[in-house]
Amino acid sequence: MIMALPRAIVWLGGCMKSLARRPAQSLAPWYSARGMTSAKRCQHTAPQSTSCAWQLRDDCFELRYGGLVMHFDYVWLRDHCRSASCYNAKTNQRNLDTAIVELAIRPSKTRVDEESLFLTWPDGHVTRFSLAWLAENSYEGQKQNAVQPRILWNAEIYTSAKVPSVSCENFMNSDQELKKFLKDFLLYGIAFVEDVPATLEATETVAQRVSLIRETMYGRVWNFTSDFSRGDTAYTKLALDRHTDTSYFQEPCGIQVFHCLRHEGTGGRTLLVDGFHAADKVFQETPDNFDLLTKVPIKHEYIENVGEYHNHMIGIGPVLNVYPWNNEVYMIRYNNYDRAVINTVPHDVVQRWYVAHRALTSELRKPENELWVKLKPGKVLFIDNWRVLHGRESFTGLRQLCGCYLTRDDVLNTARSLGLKA
Ligand SMILES: C[N+](C)(C)CCCC[C@H](N)C(=O)O
Ligand SMILES: O=C(O)CCC(=O)C(=O)O
Ligand SMILES: [Fe+2]
Repeated sequence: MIMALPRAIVWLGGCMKSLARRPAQSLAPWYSARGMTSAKRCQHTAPQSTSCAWQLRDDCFELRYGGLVMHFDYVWLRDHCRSASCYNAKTNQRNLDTAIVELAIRPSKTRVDEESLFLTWPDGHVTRFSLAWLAENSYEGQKQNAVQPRILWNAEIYTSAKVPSVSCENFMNSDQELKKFLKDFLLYGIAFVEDVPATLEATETVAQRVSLIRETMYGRVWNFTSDFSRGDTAYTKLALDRHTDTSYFQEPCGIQVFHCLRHEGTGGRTLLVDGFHAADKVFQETPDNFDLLTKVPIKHEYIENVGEYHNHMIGIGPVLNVYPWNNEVYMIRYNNYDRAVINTVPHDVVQRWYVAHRALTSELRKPENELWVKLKPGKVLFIDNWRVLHGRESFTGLRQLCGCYLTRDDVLNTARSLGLKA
C-alpha cells in the first residue's frame, strides 16, 4: 500500500537533500569530529567476491554489500556482538558491559564468507554478524530507508484522497480495520472513527483500543464546555487559531482525541492544518528559516490559578524538532497563545527567529492548507499532536466536547504490533 503512493507527495526525507547540498561543517559537530574523511587505508583487503568486499581500515571496518558502502567502528562492532554471552536474545537486551571494552580495540582475526562476518577479538572471543543484519543496522542503511512514510497534505490533497472513516464496530472488533485506521493515521496525522455512541464512556473505549490514555492536569477523559471552569481560552466560546496542545510540557502529548457530544448553536467548526507540510514548504523555500526553527529553543508555559486549580507547566524546545542524522521533522511545537518569554537567545538571533516564525506562520495560514470539519456526535477525531495543528471557529450555544490525550509510545507500539512502520 505504502509503496504504491505517488512519490511526489510522500515525505521521503526531502530534508536529506539539504545534507548533500550543505558543507559538512554545517552539520552536527559529531559528524566531522569522527574524522571520517581522513582515514588511511590498511592492507588487509579481502578477496573480491561479486556480492561483497571488505577492508580493515585504521579507523573502521569497511564493508561493501547489497549496493551499500558501510563503515563500522571497531568498538561498535564489539559492543553489538550478538553472541549468547554478550546479548540475551530472549529479552533483546545487552549483557555485555560496554565499559570494559578497550576503546582502541581491533579484531585480531577477520573472516568474511557469503553470509557472515567473523571477528576474533584479542581475548579470543568470537563475534559473528550476518551481513544482512549489518546492512540493516548500519548508518548508511538507516539513512536510506529510515524516514517515516507520510503524505503531506493541504485541504485539496486530503479531501481528494477520500480517506475512509472506520465504523466503531469494525474498529473495535477487527484488527485489520484497526490496522487500516492506524496506517491512515500515520500517513496523514488525522483519522476518524464513526458511529460511536455520544458518551464519554464510549469515547474512552475507542481511545483505549489504540493506546493508553495520558492523564494530565485536565483529567483523564475530559468533557468540557464554555464555562471558563479552567484558566484557558479553550473553555470559552472564542475562536482559537491553529496550534498544538500542551506545548508547555517537556514532552507534548502525542495524540489528541476529540468527540463533540453536543452542539446546539452556530459555528464551532474544527480547523486542521498539516504542520509538516508547512515545515516542508519553509524548508524548500527558505532553508535558513527552517534551520533556525530547528535550533532556537523556545519556552511555552501554562500558568493557571482558577478555583482549586494551581498549575505551572514549562516546556522548552525548538518549534521544529528534527532527527540530527537526516533532518527529518518529527515534532512541531506551535502555540502562539502559550509561547512564553523568549530569553534563550541574543537579540540578533531573536530578530531572525521572528522572520523564520513568520515564514512558517504564513504557510500555516494559507487558506489552501486549512481543512475545516464540523465535529458531530458519533464522529471521533484522532489528531497527531506532534504534527497536525488544530483550531476552532467561535461558536454560539451549548457545545460539549469530550476527549483525551494518548501516550504516543503506546499508539506507535500498537501500530508496530500490527506490522506497520512507526
Ligand atoms: C483539551 N483540553 C480542553 C483538555 C485542554 C485544552 C488545553 C489548552 C491549552 N491552551 C493548550 O493548547 O495546551
Ligand atoms: O473547542 C475545540 O474545538 C478545541 C479547543 C482546543 O483547542 C482544545 O481543547 O485543545
Ligand atoms: Fe487545543
